[in-house]
Amino acid sequence: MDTLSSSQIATARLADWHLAGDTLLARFSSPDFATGAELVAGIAEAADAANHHPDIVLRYPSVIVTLTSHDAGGVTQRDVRMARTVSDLAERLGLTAAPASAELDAALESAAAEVGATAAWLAVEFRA
Ligand SMILES: C[C@H](O)[C@H](O)[C@H]1CNC2=NC(N)=NC(=O)C2=N1
Repeated sequence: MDTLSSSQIATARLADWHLAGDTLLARFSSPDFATGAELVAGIAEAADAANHHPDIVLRYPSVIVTLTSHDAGGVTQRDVRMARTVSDLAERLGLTAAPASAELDAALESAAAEVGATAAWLAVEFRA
């Protein structure tokens, strides 16, 4: 499956998600650790069903999810579909995503270039 351009990804209008390099990133706030773990469990089930697996960091009080297609070396429609699934699961659990902002996107982009997409949000938070 071919990788998508940044404009194709923008067209997908994934409100909860940020593009950093070749990866989609999202951070969902959770009221408690168990609810965050519920989101992780739901994502794991959906990922196995789709045979398309994100990286996930479960913290208190947030869940960080990153998506890229390893076999294609970038973001594909599989990642867009899984991103929508993850956002739906989070919404059902009442979890909200970090809002998109040019400033945050730039910070995530530079952090991802330095430490990789999965650690990027941690790097941004520890710097704050
Ligand atoms: C063998 C198995 O189908 C592949 O390794 C699948 C599993 N899950 C995957 N997940 C992701 N994110 N990218 C892949 O290329 C991928 N490939």
